[in-house]
Amino acid sequence: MRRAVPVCRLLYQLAQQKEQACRQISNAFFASGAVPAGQPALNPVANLSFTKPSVGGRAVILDGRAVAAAWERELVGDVARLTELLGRPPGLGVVLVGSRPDSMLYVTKKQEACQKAGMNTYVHHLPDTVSQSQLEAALAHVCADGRVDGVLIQLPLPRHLSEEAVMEVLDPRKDVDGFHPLNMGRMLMRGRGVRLVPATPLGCIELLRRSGVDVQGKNCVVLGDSNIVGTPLAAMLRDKGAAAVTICHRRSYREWFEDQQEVQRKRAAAAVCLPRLPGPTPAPAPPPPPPASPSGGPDGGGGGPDGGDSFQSYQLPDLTRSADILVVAVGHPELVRGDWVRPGAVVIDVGINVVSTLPRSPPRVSSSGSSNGSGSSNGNCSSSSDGGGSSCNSEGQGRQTGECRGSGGGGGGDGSSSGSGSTTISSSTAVVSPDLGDAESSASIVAAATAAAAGAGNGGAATGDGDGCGDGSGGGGGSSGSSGVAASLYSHRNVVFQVVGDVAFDEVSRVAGAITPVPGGIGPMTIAAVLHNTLKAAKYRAGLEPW
Ligand SMILES: Nc1nc2c(c(=O)[nH]1)N[C@@H](CN(C=O)c1ccc(C(=O)N[C@@H](CCC(=O)O)C(=O)O)cc1)CN2
Repeated sequence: MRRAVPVCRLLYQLAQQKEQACRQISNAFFASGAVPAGQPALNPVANLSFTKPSVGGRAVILDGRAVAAAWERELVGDVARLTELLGRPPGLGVVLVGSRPDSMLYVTKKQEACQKAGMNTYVHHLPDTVSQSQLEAALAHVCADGRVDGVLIQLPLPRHLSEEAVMEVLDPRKDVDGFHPLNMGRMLMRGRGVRLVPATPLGCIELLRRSGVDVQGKNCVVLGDSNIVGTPLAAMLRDKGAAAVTICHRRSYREWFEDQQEVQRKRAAAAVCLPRLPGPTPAPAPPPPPPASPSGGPDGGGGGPDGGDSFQSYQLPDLTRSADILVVAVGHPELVRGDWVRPGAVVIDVGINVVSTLPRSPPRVSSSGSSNGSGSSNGNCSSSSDGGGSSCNSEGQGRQTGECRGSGGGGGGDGSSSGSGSTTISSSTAVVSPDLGDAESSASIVAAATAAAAGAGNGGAATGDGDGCGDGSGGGGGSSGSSGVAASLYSHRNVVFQVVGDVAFDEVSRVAGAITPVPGGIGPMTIAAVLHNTLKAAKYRAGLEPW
């Protein structure tokens, strides 16, 4: 195998030259705005001023589905060449523990994309009762499989398993998620030779690049400090030449998930004793509470009940408003509102949340009301008093029932948390559902929801067949705001659900210069990035690229 490498390399180089010529022709057919490396951007986003709202008051849509499809088509040539050289298709090994419907869906998406590109997948599905040592043995077995070039462990793992320990078992050369400490370390430290990097951040960077958004010299704010997205993405933006990258600690945004009256109290109290960033004057405040002891571990840990008092989380909208490029990966539906965003900014929404369209959604407080109590700074509307979501920009979606109120001044909504049926299913995925009774588990809702959303997103019927999740009907007549990119409304057992991001799309798309939709933004780019990384791993293995 080793002696064949120089011949392989020669053949590979020849094939690459041929491929380059083909690509020039085929690019003409890819009407997605995708830009191969080294070529100038075709997309109008390249002309964004980062200071003005987009022409006509609507953001340019960064169409992740189209760009990912073009990226995957580009990979087909590499797959064919590698198949010829290796004498077998490149292979992706996946370890899936348990039967979370969302994880199963994402694994299926990876399988389908691999198959479409001509790659093999080997899925090892383990029960959620598997022990740590059994999991590690299974992973070692997959890593040792000669047909497998890239390996990933679908996350999250059940609570009793250590993600950290299992990552150590990975062969770093096959680590297509870039989660092994060697790959992560090389990426986080300067000048250590980046190898395999996490798929979702890579998808974000590729979407920016292929859409013609230049990171160089920009002020970037990453809302979300996870190991999967926020932390690696911040390093990647730094390496792309961002002037500054701010990672917002989870305590700065988790407080915004909580009871809004309590948030108001803390924010007002904190405003008395802490300096503020430039911005509107805070409302008069009650006396400050006793100082809070620092809480939460080194990784954030979420903080204690009073952790927010000393954390200046009330300044979060000021921070996000400072961004030329804002990435949001927090796992909370529509946290970021129109007035959290600087006019003309590029907004990347990594969140995937399934919400009910019944009036049981969590209470919404626009930053105009809650961050400073002084009203809307840019004419956006505050939330409806029934807590039913965003307000003015309703375009036929039943959920957006609010009324337009010009003045904030008081927190909006009724301050109560809907609570019932709300389930967080991963760091960046949440389900907010009505109470459907005992018979309906949140997992089955997610299954129907995500399957239906996937079907809707592909412009057709839902794919919710054979998953034991009721009718799974979906796809019907939804819209993703104004994007026109992907439908996102679907129904399940007479309840209408919608997939939304961490960004209030309708509001923010009136302010931002460019925005990713959900669905149809970063999700598909993540899948394409896994394929890209698998081919990279195959090239390392074959000696076609230096490790
Ligand atoms: N080992 C890993 N686990 C997880 C990762 C990861 O990168 N590596 N990321 C997420 C899940 N994920 C990929 O694994 C993923 C999430 C969402 C999508 C996607 O295409 N979403 C669609 C819409 C939602 C849907 O159809 O359900 C979209 O945004 O258009 C792909 C991959 C956590 N785990």
